[in-house]
Amino acid sequence: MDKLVIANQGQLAGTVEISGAKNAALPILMGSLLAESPVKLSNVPHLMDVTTTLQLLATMGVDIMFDEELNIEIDASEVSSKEAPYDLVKTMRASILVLGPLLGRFGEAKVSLPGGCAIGSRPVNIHIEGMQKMGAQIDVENGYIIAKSDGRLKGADITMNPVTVTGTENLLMAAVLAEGETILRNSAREPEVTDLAAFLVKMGAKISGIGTDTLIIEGVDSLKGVAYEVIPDRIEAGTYLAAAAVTKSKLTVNKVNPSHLTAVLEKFREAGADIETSATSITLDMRDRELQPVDIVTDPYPQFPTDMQAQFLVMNALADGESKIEETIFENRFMHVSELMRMGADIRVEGNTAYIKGVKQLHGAPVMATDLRASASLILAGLVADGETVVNRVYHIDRGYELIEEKFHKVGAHIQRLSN
Ligand SMILES: CC(=O)N[C@H]1[C@@H](OP(=O)(O)OP(=O)(O)OC[C@H]2O[C@@H](n3ccc(=O)[nH]c3=O)[C@H](O)[C@@H]2O)O[C@H](CO)[C@@H](O)[C@@H]1O
Ligand SMILES: C=C(OP(=O)(O)O)C(=O)O
Repeated sequence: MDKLVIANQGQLAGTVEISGAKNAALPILMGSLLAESPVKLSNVPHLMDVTTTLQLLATMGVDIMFDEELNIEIDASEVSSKEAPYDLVKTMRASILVLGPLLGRFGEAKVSLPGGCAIGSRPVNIHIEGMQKMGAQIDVENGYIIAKSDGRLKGADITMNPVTVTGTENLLMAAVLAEGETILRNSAREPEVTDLAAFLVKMGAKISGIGTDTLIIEGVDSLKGVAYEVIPDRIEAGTYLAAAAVTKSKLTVNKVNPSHLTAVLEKFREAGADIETSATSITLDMRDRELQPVDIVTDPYPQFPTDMQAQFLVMNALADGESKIEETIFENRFMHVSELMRMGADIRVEGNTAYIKGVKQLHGAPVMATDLRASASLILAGLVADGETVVNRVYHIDRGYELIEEKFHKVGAHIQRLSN
């Protein structure tokens, strides 16, 4: 399994081009199953999770083509299998997002239950209960969700609790072809949910309340293929800005939508960074400044995202003072803490809160990546630790960060991949 070796190269400088958002591309790729003619997608990041999704679509008989700019054309006019097998689902939880489109368009789906994961139990009960409310019969047999409906799904009034991103996306995709009106209350408002909704509307879906917590969907008979560009990855952008913060550098992230990062930019400012934005870029300047500790509570959008928690934890580990980070979304998302402590961080976790005392210096060590953002946080720590940091199990990083070594290299950080 690959490892990343990170050496402290001092300050970073320059511009990082941000890729398309993983968490928007995945539901949009799955949403292509709803279209009766080909969909053309641009700004899809080249990531392991995207490869897995394309493999999943291919096993269903969907035709997939790439043009010279690596835009993806997906033709789901013929779908031969309505099954998502365990071998593909186990590597990526977002595979559950085929359930809504398959059930909505074909009235049947067999999808492996996603397995356990390093950040919490992550049940899918809200996805299942919502579809049952729309008239689907759902059984769980031998680890598979087996869903059927007699004819079209029926519109329903559904309240999701707690707020769920993929739950909202799955039910939205089930509802667009259902008979009558569906109301999705307490919907997630993440930009990635909004991007999926905009894609579905372009395909002919009737959705109102986009961007709010109440989505109202009037089912239509069919959807057509369209060309669509995926939004930029706000979490990738935030991760590079955090790299600039910990290395006390000035860095620009380009091809981003700063409005998607409002809560995060506020916390960067509180941490002492100077932030400037244009319509499509953000520059963070931390040169000659001391990192200040910032208290954080993760919450659904538009509040501070759980996917930026691990990166801010590293900033706090190096800040001048004490702070606390409360994780309210996932019950087990502090796996990076023990690894950071092995690098010299002073952190205590009690329940869902991490109490952090800033230290002057972290020390390089062999560490283990346990999930995607935990891996990112270990790389950030490695950029400022003395000596060499070796991050093991980097496949998590490849699920979510496109060309991470190249992008860091361009701004002056040396990250070497070792394959064994
Ligand atoms: C592919 C993708 O977009 N992944 C993102 C998505 O994950 P994902 O969509 O899996 O996360 P959810 O928003 O569903 O999870 C939020 C909370 O709801 C709970 N829950 C969820 C569904 C359900 O049926 N029952 C239930 O209890 C979860 O256990 C969790 O505690 O949103 C998370 C929260 O912003 C992000 O960290 C992930 O990066
Ligand atoms: C948790 C994440 O992804 P996933 O939901 O795909 O595991 C993430 O992107 O940080």
